[in-house]
Amino acid sequence: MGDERGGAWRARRSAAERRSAVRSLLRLWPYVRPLAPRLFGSMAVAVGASCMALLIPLVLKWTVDGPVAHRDPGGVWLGGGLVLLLGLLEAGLFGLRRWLTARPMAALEARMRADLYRHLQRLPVAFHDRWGSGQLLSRATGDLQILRMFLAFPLVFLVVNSATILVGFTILLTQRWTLGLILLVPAVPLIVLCTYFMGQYSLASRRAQDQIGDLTTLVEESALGIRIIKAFGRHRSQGQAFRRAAHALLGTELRKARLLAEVWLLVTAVPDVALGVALVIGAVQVSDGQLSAGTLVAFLSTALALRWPIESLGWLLSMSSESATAADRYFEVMDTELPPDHTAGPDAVSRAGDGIRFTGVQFRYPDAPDGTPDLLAGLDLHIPTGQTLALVGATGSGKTSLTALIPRLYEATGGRITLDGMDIARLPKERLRAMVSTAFEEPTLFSASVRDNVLMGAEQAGEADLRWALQTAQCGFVHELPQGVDTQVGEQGLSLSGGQRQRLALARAVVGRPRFLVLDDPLSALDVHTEALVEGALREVLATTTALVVAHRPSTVLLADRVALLSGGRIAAVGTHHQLLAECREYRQLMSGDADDRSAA
Ligand SMILES: Nc1ncnc2c1ncn2[C@@H]1O[C@H](COP(=O)(O)OP(=O)(O)OP(=O)(O)O)[C@@H](O)[C@H]1O
Repeated sequence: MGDERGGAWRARRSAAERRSAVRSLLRLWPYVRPLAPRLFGSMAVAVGASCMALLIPLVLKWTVDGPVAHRDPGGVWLGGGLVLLLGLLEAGLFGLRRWLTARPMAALEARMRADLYRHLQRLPVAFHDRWGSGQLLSRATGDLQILRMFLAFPLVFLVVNSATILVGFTILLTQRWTLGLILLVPAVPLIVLCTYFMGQYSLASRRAQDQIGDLTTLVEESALGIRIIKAFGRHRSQGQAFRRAAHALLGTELRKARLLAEVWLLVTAVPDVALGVALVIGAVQVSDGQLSAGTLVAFLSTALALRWPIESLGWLLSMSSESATAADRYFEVMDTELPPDHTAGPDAVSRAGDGIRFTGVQFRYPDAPDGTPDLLAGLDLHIPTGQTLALVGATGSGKTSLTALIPRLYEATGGRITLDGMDIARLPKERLRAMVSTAFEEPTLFSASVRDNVLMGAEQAGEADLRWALQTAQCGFVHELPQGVDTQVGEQGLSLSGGQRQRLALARAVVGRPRFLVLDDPLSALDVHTEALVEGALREVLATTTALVVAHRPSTVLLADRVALLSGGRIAAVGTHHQLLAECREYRQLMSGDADDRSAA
């Protein structure tokens, strides 16, 4: 992925790094709110389960100081039975907690993913130009999985373990406050050190999650570009690029592991040292007769029961930090505002018969370098209803960009484009795109059947339209495919030839018999014989619609009533093919060779 492309999300990332983890996680509240009763219920159940565990030492104390001291076997059995009952209750409550959260959390993940997908679909093409696909893919998969797991497990246990620690220390202090304090005092430096480590961990986890996104982009590009890689023997350089990215990720993951190990060492070693000191002092007190053996057993059992809640804090905090990063990455996409989609206003009144009209249209790509001139600089062009206009221009003159403005894949930066008098900027996009159909230079097919790929072109189209569109685009080859029109064409239609894909894309563009048709060099991949057949059928379609056809070859130009030459961001000349050949030197140069022969004929 290019550096400029990554710049946008990296800038957002540094902003996110400054945001607090709690604030990032609180943004999940709208999604969590409907599940709040279950979530809080599961927390309460888990706190109950942990309290059962904390009651066990108290039963032990009663058993040691009572029945054991007084040699009462019945009392010992009762104590043992109580411990067993508390253990069973604890296990049952933890099972209930899992049941309460598992399904709703999976539903929450699905809802967040659906929202992200919907938003990505509505974001403009300019957004997708800027973001690496792997960055979006990793947000839609890995990050959402991290968030689900956080809500189902670390969040609950952060609350439960904090409550357990609070209750546990209260019990410890009430049993023997001096010994309790020995355990409590190290908590202060522990909290300070953990906060520092968590800050560092949060930065590392953000870096790791972004690097996963970069790596995903690389893998995706390698899979899609496998033919180029093989044809040019670029395995080694691609492999090196992959290893570099994987190595960078490995480095970040190792740093995370180091930080986690340091936190783990602190939260394990410091309480253990304190426990050792308390044990020695407690044992001395028991031998001096200042403390009962039962109280020391209960004290130590309670302290040991608190070991896991304390030790797990480091791990839970690290998962929370990763989840805060995942939330930031999710909302970076969700916060990207959609361009306004106006409803029909006074300008959207139809003036039937006006066709397609460009008035003073200006355009530059949002990421065009400063100081470069506008790609389209005050362009005027009119295609009356029912006519076909061929757009010709040198490579890079902006033909494709101009066609992308009509369905508003990009927004013009100045001027007006009207369809039958309706300003497209004031038309709801859904209505606009029902009026305009497009076939792009690079035909994209989806992993679906031929039928679905073609019918995607129009919502209302049926079987008869499908047959007609396939016939018009000379797609007879589909009937020879194993399942005819129901054959799956595979990812990006790679199982078909370039010319077959182009014809299917053309069928998709015409299937809805659109009022306005925009075709970007639609016959470039066809052989001369097939091209002649498609042209013949296409003429009939073009006669019933208003069309703009980008043309590189005279044969395509001859489909049109008139030709416009795009040069220097404006329409430099308009006329018939023969007029322009006679009058316009630039056009003659563009159409040289074959064109001269045809015009002469
Ligand atoms: N998404 C984009 N972001 C920024 N610049 C772009 C983008 N797409 C195209 N450009 C630039 O805009 C210019 C015009 O590109 P465009 O594809 O419209 O030309 P074209 O006339 O259709 O060329 P061709 O005949 O080769 O298809 C080129 O200089 C190109 O680099």
